[in-house]
Amino acid sequence: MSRVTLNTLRDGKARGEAFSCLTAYDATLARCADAAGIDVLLVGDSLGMVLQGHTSTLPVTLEDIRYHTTCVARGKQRSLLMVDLPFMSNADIGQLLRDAGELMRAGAELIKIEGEAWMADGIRELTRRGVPVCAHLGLTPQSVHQLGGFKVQGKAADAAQRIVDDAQRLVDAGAAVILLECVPRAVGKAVRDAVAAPVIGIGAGPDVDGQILVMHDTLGLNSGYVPRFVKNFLHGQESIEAAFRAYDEAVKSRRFPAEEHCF
Ligand SMILES: Nc1nc(=O)c2c([nH]1)NC[C@@H]1CN(c3ccc(C(=O)N[C@@H](CCC(=O)O)C(=O)O)cc3)CN21
Ligand SMILES: CC(C)C(=O)C(=O)O
Ligand SMILES: [Mg+2]
Repeated sequence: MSRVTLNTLRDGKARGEAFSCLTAYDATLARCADAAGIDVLLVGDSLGMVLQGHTSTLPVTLEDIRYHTTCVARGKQRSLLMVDLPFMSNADIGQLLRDAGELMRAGAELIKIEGEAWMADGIRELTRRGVPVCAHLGLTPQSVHQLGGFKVQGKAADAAQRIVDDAQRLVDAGAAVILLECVPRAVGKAVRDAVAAPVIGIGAGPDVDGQILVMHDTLGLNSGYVPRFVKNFLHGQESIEAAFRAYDEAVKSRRFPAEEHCF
């Protein structure tokens, strides 16, 4: 089976075919998700919450992300490997370039960065140097203390328009992919329609080009509270790989997300 590249995601968008993404942090589950047909694996800084037990992603270090990237890179074959830049790797352009370079050397194929229109310069410099970037907009968990919690973003008309404008600015600066987290369904659709780049959603409704979830959430592994956009795909399946296949099929057939998973 041929490897997933940015072109695969662009073709998906052009054809109106949704692609599937999951977080992964280790070689075994990366191999399993890859075998199940998941198109993109993300070494997310959510590892600070689901692996390390923190209440936010802020304590996660570049070394933590680098280590899990090497693990996932050894396990996967076909999937595209996207990796989160941790909190404060955007302190200045030099730090951004060095940290992204370290993650690319560890096996990353696409670097995801939280940040609004002001990240345009950093995204331009990375893109010039051959590093493809995914810009993460909407609910950006590294700003949780500024946002006052993990809350839906872009509910007011001006906030929704700002997300669309920021996505356009960042794609103009070179962002190859946009990721939208926890926004009303209409904002997901507006961004998908506004930019040529593929748009991945989590809690952004069905009208985007790809879907992503935290792997643990698809296996029903939660610590009590379950966000609205989450679904347990292990339910009724006899293995973890079958659960990942069920998720992949639900995304590609656009049966997931359903109405109850949307804001
Ligand atoms: N297990 C896990 N799943 C995730 O999706 C995830 C993480 N961890 N850690 C990093 C961030 C944090 N995320 C979160 C966490 C909570 C909500 C949440 O509770 N959302 C409310 C919205 C409430 C409101 O705006 O009023 C919801 O009802 O879904 C959303 C995203 C997404 N990411
Ligand atoms: C939830 C996804 C989008 C993420 O950024 C992460 O897992 O860290
Ligand atoms: Mg993240």
